[in-house]
Amino acid sequence: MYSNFQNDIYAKGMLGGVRPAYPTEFDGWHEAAHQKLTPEAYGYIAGSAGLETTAHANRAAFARWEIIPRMLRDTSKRDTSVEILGKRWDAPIALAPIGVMTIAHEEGEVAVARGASRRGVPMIASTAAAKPMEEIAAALHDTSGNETSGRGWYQLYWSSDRDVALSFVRRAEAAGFEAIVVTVDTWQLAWRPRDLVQAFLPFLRGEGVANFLSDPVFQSRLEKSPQEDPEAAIRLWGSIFGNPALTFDDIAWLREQTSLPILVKGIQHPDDATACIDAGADGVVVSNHGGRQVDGARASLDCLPDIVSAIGGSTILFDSGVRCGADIMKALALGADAVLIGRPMVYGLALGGAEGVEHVLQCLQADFELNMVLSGIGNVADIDRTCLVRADD
Ligand SMILES: Cc1cc2nc3c(=O)[nH]c(=O)nc-3n(C[C@H](O)[C@H](O)[C@H](O)COP(=O)(O)O)c2cc1C
Ligand SMILES: CCCCCCC(=O)C(=O)O
Repeated sequence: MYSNFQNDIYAKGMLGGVRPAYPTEFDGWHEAAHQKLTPEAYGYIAGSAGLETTAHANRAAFARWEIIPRMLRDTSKRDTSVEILGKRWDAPIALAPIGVMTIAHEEGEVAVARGASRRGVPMIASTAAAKPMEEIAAALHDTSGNETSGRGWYQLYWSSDRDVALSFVRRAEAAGFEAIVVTVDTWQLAWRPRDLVQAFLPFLRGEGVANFLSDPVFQSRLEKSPQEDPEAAIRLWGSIFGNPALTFDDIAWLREQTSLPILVKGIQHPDDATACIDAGADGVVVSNHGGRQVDGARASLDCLPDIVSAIGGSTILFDSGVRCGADIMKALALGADAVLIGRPMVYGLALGGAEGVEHVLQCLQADFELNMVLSGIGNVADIDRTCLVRADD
């Protein structure tokens, strides 16, 4: 039971005088991480596009839904597990793909993988990771110590050099990643004032390009190795990173190339969701990239119900604004199969590396379970639209 964590905290405090090493909710993680991070790293992580209207809308959308707890329902047996793409997850939670995590902690994605596998939470490793995907997979699957083997998916930023994109997919298959998540909303960075004012783009100093630099197809496009001529390698990265020409036909093409499940991340319109499924995708991630791309875009939670109506039965993951157990419950009630945790995890990483990630996940798991059972629901499968009312009704 995840909620034993609550008992542990109280017991350690009351019997041993020890308080938790880190805060236990989002604002605390955010504030403490702000103190630790450089101004550039903090701006990159916390910042969003434009006036950050969409980032705020993501949170406001959660506040427009309220849970009505029901009483006197037997919740003595509880089950937080869900089945996603034929695999059982202990909780409806995975880690969102996040790039360049060495700006938050020196061990970057390797620490994230360790923290995630200790909590049994699947991790989606980003193409823009600061560590090559093979290193992340090794950390995920490392069962030394008391860690269990973790579960990983690979997030693909689809290069305009299709052979490089395909090489990433082949490497992900070989490394043991279990699904491909194609992110389609960020083939170019949006107007991000917090980064612009600090002129901060970590990729230009070689952070977040490890998957490219270590790729044999990418290397074959260079006259000299990335070690011999790092500037040329970064220039090539800049010219082929994103692919504005992608269409649904490319998803259909990818379907023919790999037997791994494919999810498309960054979907906000029901017709796009339908087109992804028609092209052979197994599901979508409803997301506006945490408000980091189109400022003024609709809150991600508000996009969810129409997409569920359009492609219900396919796998639907959700992110953008998930901060606590109640948010997880609301997204599930509106039809998501599971949620992705983004910034809360990055702040945990900044606070304490693998231990900080583990702590944040443990808090979210316990908070979710408690919220669910105290609302009178013993099983995730029973979370549905009847748990919610609109705040303005
Ligand atoms: C610092 C940072 C880096 C990100 N890098 C990636 C990435 O490499 N690939 C990707 O698909 N999404 C990336 N995202 C978006 C997340 O996967 C996710 O959609 C977003 O964080 C959800 O919003 P939230 O963190 O506000 O909940 C990034 C987000 C942040 C904050
Ligand atoms: C040049 C684009 C790199 C983007 C990678 C990280 C990301 O997705 C983000 O939101 O930042």
